Amino acid sequence: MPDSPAAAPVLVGGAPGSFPHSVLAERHPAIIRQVQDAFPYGPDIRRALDALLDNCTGGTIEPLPGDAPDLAHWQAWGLAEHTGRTWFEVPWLFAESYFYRLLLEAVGWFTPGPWQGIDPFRPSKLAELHSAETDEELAALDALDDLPPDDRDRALLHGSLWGNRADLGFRLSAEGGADRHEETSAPPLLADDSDTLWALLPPGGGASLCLVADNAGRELVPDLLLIAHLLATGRVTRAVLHLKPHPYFVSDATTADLLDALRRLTDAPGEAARGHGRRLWEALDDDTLTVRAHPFSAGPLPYDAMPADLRAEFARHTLTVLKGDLNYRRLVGDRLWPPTTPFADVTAHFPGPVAALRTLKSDVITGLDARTEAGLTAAEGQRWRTSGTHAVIQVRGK
Ligand SMILES: O=P(O)(O)OC[C@@]1(O)O[C@H](CO)[C@@H](O)[C@@H]1O
Repeated sequence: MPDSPAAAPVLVGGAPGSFPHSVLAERHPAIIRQVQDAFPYGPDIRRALDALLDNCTGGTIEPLPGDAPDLAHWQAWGLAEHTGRTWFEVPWLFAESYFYRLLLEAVGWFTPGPWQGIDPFRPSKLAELHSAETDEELAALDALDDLPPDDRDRALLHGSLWGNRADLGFRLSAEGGADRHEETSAPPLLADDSDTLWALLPPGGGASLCLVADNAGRELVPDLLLIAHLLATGRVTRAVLHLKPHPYFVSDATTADLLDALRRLTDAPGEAARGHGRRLWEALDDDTLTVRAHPFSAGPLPYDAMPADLRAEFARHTLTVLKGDLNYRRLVGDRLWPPTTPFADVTAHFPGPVAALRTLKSDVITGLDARTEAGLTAAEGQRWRTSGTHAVIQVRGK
């Protein structure tokens, strides 16, 4: 049984030359330096960041302070079991999540005082949100009004999908990969179950949608436009948007980022974007659109380990859409599956219909057909897995 779910190893960052290793050994130190350059923190925070810089490459996993507000969560998520091991020995997902948790500790995010609640990634998020590219994308929305309904649906779905390519952490070490279009024998979209997605959300069907967001800025804006469009066309009557409870993976969206994105929409160049912004504002006000920030959303475990309350919540929706690479990793278990492993098998644990809208930025992939995989590998070696130039729309409808 070559595609048996039990056969795939969990990703760990131990092998030099591997993508997970480069994230731990190169990307994390680069992120600390970026944060140090972004704020005039003063000596105490600067020292704490220097200590994390030393620890995250050469040290071992250390416990959280005894008064950390989320200590109980991290204990439940296996912190004690990993304490004392190197960052390169523990599951990659754990190492990355805990790195961001310790980064927030170092900059005083959780500590009562002047730096509490100051997002270390906010300057880069705002720069992206207010870029000329975002203006162009928002102005271009007006032209969608002239398209037939199916084409408009498709344009907004693809806007949300490809918005995932704009990921600030990824750009730090992607050799320009996220903005580069590679010529390969395979189309950019490697799997496309969008027919199943639309069938789950027929106009007038009273569907309830849960969208688990990924990045702020140029990803969250098209995610919001998709939600606004689905509400406006009656494909969805209620929507829930899951955000992160605190800054995470550099560009992941928090409630503060949602508010920035909404203001960007209501002040946008282009009538269509402004209209969507106003309607989203009203939908939040009257609870047609609800926002959630569950602690598990910034936790270090795959979704098959989600707590009962979150499981019950996802089960209530007609469809849950998970955005981005990290949510995909958490959905299918952060394992190195054979790429032809059926998506439906590895997502069978998820409570209810689930869709992944994801550009490929890590080694994890499932649900490809053998010809697609062979074509990609012949053209690019294994680069297609991490270059951010390919995407999937994968849906398990039942
Ligand atoms: O979830 P996102 O924003 O699409 O991607 C997150 C990401 O950039 O971070 C990880 C490396 O740190 C990779 O799994 C992935 O490429």
